[in-house]
Amino acid sequence: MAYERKLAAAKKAAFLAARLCQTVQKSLLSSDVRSKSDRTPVTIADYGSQALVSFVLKRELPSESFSLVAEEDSVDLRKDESQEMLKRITKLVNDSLSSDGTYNFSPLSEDDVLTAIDSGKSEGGSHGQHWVLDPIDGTKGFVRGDQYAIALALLDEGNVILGVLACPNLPLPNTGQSRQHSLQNQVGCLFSARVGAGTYMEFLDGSSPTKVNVSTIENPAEASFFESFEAAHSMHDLSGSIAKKLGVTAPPVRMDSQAKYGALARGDGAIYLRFPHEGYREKIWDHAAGCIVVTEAGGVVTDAAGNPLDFSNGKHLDLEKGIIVTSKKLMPLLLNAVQEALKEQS
Ligand SMILES: Nc1ncnc2c1ncn2[C@@H]1O[C@H](COP(=O)(O)OS(=O)(=O)O)[C@@H](OP(=O)(O)O)[C@H]1O
Ligand SMILES: [Mg+2]
Ligand SMILES: [Mg+2]
Ligand SMILES: [Mg+2]
Repeated sequence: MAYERKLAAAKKAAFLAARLCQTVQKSLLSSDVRSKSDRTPVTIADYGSQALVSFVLKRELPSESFSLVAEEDSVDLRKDESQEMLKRITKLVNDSLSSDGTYNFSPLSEDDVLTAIDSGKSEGGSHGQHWVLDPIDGTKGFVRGDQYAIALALLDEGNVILGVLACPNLPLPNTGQSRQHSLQNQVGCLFSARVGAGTYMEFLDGSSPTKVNVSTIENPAEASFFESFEAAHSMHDLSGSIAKKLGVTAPPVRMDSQAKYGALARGDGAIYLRFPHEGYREKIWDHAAGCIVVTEAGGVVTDAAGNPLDFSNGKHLDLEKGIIVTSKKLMPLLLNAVQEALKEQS
């Protein structure tokens, strides 16, 4: 079936990258974290995850032309002071591939790893197919020991046609399946979605995928809503006033990364509000996988004016004000509340 093989490759890549990130998060050293020129953090796991995903996609889909739009590049890693860090990343990638055992490969050199990272330099756009990768979304959450996600999607002619979100710290839902597996209180979920085929969730430690759907609540007062953990990433006062208009009484659920999209896709909460501060331009890798995971689970993702997100314009998303996510049922009410709140704010 269309795109099935590509989805399987994306899942394999995200599984391996999630394992690498889990290993690093357990014993993260301060020397493993650097600050980029935009003053956001990057770690050995961001680089390792990007190199690994690039390696796995090429191995799994050898006969296909390969275009990858990814967050990280190798510029800082090529500097003299980064050579120790590069060695650590190279070892991480080789160890991940060896312990998986699927591939016959000669160990990657440091140059191979730099090349793999730089294969994510594509600009995307409205023609052809492009993989879109955030090797660790929510790096601040990753460093804090909280939520983060490996987010991988595929664009075809500018549309997101499949997506995978690995969320290594997201608790398993308290459902029959987790009880059966005696997995209560455990963490690690992977969401996958293909256009027209629904959204599935499985556990990173192994389980069969089960179909998930967004919340069916009809009264917004009963909804709980997600927003960024970091106040610098989203205006918490604005989302608070929107929630008040909807009669929401539950406190906001603040979570890093696209794990918010995954949690919403399985009905943990009904609304996700994201309003970056003036001047910030959203990147496609921060939303592509999350967007299809939610829409295939029956949700809607738009900007604050109600327009669908447009992934066909290169690395950036050009949108009105912010991003709002909820069920089809609640979207008209949410959109009204958002527009009223924005009018009052201006
Ligand atoms: N100033 C500002 N405003 C809005 N968004 C920003 C900003 N700076 C960074 N980012 C991007 O936010 C990505 C993480 O989003 P989150 O929703 O996880 O944020 S939060 O950590 O929960 O606050 C984060 O993704 P990663 O860099 O992959 O972690 C950034 O791309
Ligand atoms: Mg980043
Ligand atoms: Mg990100
Ligand atoms: Mg990232």
